[in-house]
Amino acid sequence: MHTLWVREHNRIAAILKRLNPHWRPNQLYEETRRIVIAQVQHITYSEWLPIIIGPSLMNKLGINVLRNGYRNSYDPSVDPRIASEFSTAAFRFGHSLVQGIYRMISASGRQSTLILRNTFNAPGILQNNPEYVDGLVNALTLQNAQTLDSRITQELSNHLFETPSTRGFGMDLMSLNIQRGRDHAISTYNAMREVFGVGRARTFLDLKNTTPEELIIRIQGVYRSVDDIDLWIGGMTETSVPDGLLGPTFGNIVGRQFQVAQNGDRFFYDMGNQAGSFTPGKG
Ligand code: HEM
Repeated sequence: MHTLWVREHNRIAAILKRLNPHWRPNQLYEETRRIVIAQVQHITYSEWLPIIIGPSLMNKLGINVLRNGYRNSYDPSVDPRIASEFSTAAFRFGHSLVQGIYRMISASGRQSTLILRNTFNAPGILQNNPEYVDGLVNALTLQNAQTLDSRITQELSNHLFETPSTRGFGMDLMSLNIQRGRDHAISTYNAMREVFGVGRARTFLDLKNTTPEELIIRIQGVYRSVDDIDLWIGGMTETSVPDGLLGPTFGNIVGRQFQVAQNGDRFFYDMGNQAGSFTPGKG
């Protein structure tokens, strides 16, 4: 992804340089950077977030993309910092989407297969194969992500950071996520249910409004109390909301983070009345 955006940066910089031959390198860089940030923000809020948390939650949070005009929601008292519950649990939902095997198609049409475990700590693959980035981007665009559910590919649950010297064994990202949540002493799943109005569960059965019964039984098999459920586990076992991929608890944690990221950022690309706001001609 980083390579993709560096290439986009260079594409825009070339256009701006043609239009503004008098600009110094620093101005060219800063103006290009601002446009690329706007592109990332626009794609994130207009195409990606609606799929992840659903348009109705976005509406409720007031973070849907405007069809025209400016957003005037900048509030200097908003704290845009990342919540631990977001980084250490909710936003890791992406681990369930990761594919284990990629069908690479290079720019010249050459096909090959990439197995995720072979890529860990192996930057040489990229260095030695000029077709690698294009092949991977094609794979990622042509191939579906895995379903968002309570499972993740074995490449991440058994073979994470595997190298030839570890002889077929790697780490388990699910366990790392659980352990990291405990290291950071983040809120429990039940506490987060209460915060976001999903309803504090008094018994395991109370999870029925969000979680399939067969998963409740499995959860009950490993936790003594409903108050012990790790946020990562509780969030990943919730059923998706009708118009999004995440369940209500993770959806709200993710939605709220993107809400403060927008309202706490006076440079957000469609924020109006700010010194750096885009003019209509640029927007
Ligand atoms: C091949 C794909 C991926 C691999 C190998 C991977 C691996 C990892 C690893 C090893 C960690 C650190 C775990 C720890 O020790 O706590 C991590 C953290 C994290 N991952 Fe992933 N991940 C992948 C894809 C994703 C995706 C698709 C998302 C979200 C859409 C995601 C979101 C996160 C987040 C939010 C963190 C915590 C970052 C932080 O707090 O600094 N990851 N990932």
